[in-house]
Amino acid sequence: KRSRKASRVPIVRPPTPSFGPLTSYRDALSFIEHAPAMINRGYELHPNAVFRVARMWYWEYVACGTRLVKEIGGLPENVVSFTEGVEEIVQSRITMGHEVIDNPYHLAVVRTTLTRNLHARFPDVRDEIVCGFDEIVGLRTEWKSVYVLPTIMDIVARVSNRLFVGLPLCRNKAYLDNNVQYTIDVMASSKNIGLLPPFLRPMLGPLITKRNKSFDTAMRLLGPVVAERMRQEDEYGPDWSGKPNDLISWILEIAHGDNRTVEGIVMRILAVNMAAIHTTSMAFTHMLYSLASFEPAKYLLPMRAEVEAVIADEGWSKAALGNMHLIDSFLRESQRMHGNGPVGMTRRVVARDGVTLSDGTYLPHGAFICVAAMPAHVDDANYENAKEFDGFRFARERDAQIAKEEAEPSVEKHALGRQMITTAPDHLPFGTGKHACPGRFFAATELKAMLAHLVLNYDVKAVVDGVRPPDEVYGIRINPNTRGQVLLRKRVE
Ligand code: HEM
Repeated sequence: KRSRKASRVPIVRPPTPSFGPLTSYRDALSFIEHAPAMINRGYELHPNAVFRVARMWYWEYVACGTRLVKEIGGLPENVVSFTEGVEEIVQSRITMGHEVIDNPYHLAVVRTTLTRNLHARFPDVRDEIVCGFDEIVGLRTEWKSVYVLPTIMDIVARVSNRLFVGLPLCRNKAYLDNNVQYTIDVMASSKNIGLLPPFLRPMLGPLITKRNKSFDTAMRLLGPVVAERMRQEDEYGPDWSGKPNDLISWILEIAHGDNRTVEGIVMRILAVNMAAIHTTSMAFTHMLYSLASFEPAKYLLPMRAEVEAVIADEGWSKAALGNMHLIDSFLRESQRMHGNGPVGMTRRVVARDGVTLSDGTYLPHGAFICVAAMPAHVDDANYENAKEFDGFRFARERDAQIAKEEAEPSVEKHALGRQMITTAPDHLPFGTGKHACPGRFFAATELKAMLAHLVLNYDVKAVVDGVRPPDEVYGIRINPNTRGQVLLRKRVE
């Protein structure tokens, strides 16, 4: 009876003829190429409902519309599991290790301590951005063509690790390369492991991933630093003077008993690197391709003027970033137009009896449910001229709201409602609800400080005027072009 109820959910198929009993397998292969178009079609046909698409080994249910997105974001872990959803997408137990996934005590640090320390650690983050750009991009007055993604990954790895492990390790090339390579390997190997039937994954998956090699390198380079910190704590107590204010110390504060091992802590720092480097680098790369494709007068010069004015008034600080509305808006708009992919917030139904959503849709135990993210981002019902890139739309909205709130004190206060870190059912680059990205406060600080530094110090243009290197699509993953370039030079005026 339950399976009959689940099969009432409409199917969206690719534009290929059916293939008898093998249709769903063939559709699943087509999905790899046509995912964005199929999700868009499903959203058009079922804007406030659930539809499903065939994946290689299961049906993927896709929820559309504000009400259902909110509902899914709020469902508890014992009904729909975030962890099991991530497991399917990045094959995390194989690519990252089951210890990290089944005992993720380090997440509490990302949710609280890391974010709380962003003000205090901002000068270091800023210092690393300046050194990182100087050393990796350079400051020459003639145009230089730069491969964007690898360059930005190197800078993001370095800046993130200034906060995670501090100097001098955050500038150690072998350590940084290992983190970047690990991030790339997790994404690449999970793609291949996901094509295997689930019963073969535990057997063949470990042969595909290079996790052990990355872990051994991390143990060699980071292990001694963690061991020395543990020794210092044992000798001088938990609050020894001179204790670095970084991720190693924050994790040690909560790692007790069996969790307090060098291996366990190194593995978790590697996992946080993985969550931070890939996503942040993708976001900056997308943004830079867009910035380069417009005339400087449209976006670059107004943002430069804003940064100059704010810095002249307040100097460089996290609070000053809060007053850079154009910078914030441009990044948010870039994430809206070039988010993580057509769908997001993948969860697996773990409630034994399945779950029935508020619209009556029944999802059986074991089903995968996600939300149509990109179609919501470009829906005219949610945004004016939604399909157009309008870099300053959120700054205009925010400034109008601030003016309104100042003029009428009784007006509901939501001027911050459209800033970069704010999630919404129509803005899902960081997800929304219970599992909304806890690293987004750091990511936003890092991205805004990097963009402010870039527009202040560099001129930017596309290799071919007005042209953005095309995105790379593989199923539900949309990445910025991995071989794309832009031209950079030291600013001339
Ligand atoms: C632009 C950069 C980033 C983007 C676009 C991004 C995006 C996301 C998304 C979409 C999710 C899942 C949300 C859901 O399914 O509901 C997530 C979760 C997560 N992110 Fe991020 N992220 C970014 C940066 C970071 C950084 C810098 C860190 C760490 C410092 C981080 C740590 C995490 C963690 C630990 C989770 C899992 C949360 C949980 O278990 O509840 N992210 N992120």
